[in-house]
Amino acid sequence: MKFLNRFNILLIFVFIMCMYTLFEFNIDVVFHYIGFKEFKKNLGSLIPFLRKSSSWKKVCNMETKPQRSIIYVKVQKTGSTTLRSTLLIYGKQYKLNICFDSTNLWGLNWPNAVEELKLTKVYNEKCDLIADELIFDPVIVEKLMNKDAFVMASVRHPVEHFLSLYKYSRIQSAVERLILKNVDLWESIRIFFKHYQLVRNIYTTYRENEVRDKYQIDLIQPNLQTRSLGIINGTKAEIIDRLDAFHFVVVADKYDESMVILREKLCCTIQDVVYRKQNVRRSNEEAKVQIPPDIEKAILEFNYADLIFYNIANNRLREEIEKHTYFEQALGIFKHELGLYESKCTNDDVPQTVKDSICPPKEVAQTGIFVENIRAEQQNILLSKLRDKFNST
Ligand SMILES: Nc1ncnc2c1ncn2[C@@H]1O[C@H](COP(=O)(O)OS(=O)(=O)O)[C@@H](OP(=O)(O)O)[C@H]1O
Repeated sequence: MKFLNRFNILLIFVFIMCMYTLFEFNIDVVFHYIGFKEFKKNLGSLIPFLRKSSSWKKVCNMETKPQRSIIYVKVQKTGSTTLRSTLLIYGKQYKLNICFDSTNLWGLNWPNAVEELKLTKVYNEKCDLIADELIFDPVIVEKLMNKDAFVMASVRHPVEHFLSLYKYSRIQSAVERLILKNVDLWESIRIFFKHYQLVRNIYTTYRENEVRDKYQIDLIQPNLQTRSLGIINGTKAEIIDRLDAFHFVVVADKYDESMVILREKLCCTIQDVVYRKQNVRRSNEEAKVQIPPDIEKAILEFNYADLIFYNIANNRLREEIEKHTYFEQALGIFKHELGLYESKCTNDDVPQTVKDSICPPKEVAQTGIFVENIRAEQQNILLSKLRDKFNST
């Protein structure tokens, strides 16, 4: 007991204080991410040096309430099905007023301008969440969204984006319909760029029973990503100007990194932004295949405005990551949570009803059904709201 004299106790106390000062942030991060905010608050009132640290505020301003009004401009082929599912689960969880675009052209709504009358909403009531394929116009934020809406979009490298879209839109089979013979992927892309208008016209030769292909003509346009943002000329100045209307742009090839930053911007929990990768069509082997340089060049020229947009959004994300003092830790914790979420979605002990409401299916054929179920639920809510309004007038 000689060891526990007053001096040694003081030394131990100073040592603990130093350790806390050194690892202060990590403790905060851990408490926040594992959802022990309340526990920490109570502990903080008992132990003064565990009070909310200022360093935490730099990462997520805890004085700010979680964001409950979001508009996501769903940009085709940028991981947008995955992101939309995450946002819809978030919307359901916090009972947000979700407004869906009710025009459903075989899931190919792009490039329709958003119209109030085509949204599932009560006249004169604002939306808390829109996450559909729409051409963005800042006016709709003012007009349709509840106040202080968080405006976001997603972007993908133009080459990856083009190849994903090319496969989805079955342009290769349109090319083959034109030239009356089968060619490989790269040759078909060369013919596509050389005879762009003829290939577009091929879509008008599809008959009604092939209608899904007919609508795909609208996807075969240059700069699809910037067009979704409502960018017309695609100059750098115009892109920067439009990007100023956005609070955040998710970069598909840095999806996890984007989710870490997004979580902090929305000030929500990590469980609110975990995801299951959906709508994957290209296999890993296909993704690793070397793209012929002439094709890469042609794709980038075809999508020059999208390349500018991608570079700016990517740089902005990089800057956010760089100014984040504890990014690696936050990313590690996020990935850990992703694993927990995935095992919950695949665990036989978790009731199917729970899985159906929080786990979007990974299979391409099932991805639409998940959204349709949420849409149907929201339509029922809307219907009863409309009837209540009718009965009260
Ligand atoms: N989390 C995440 N991170 C990165 N990439 C992802 C993610 N989720 C989906 N994907 C890839 O995005 C492609 C599908 O995009 P969308 O869902 O936007 O397509 S769609 O417009 O709704 O049809 C599709 O690309 P391809 O497989 O190359 O076609 C998916 O693999």
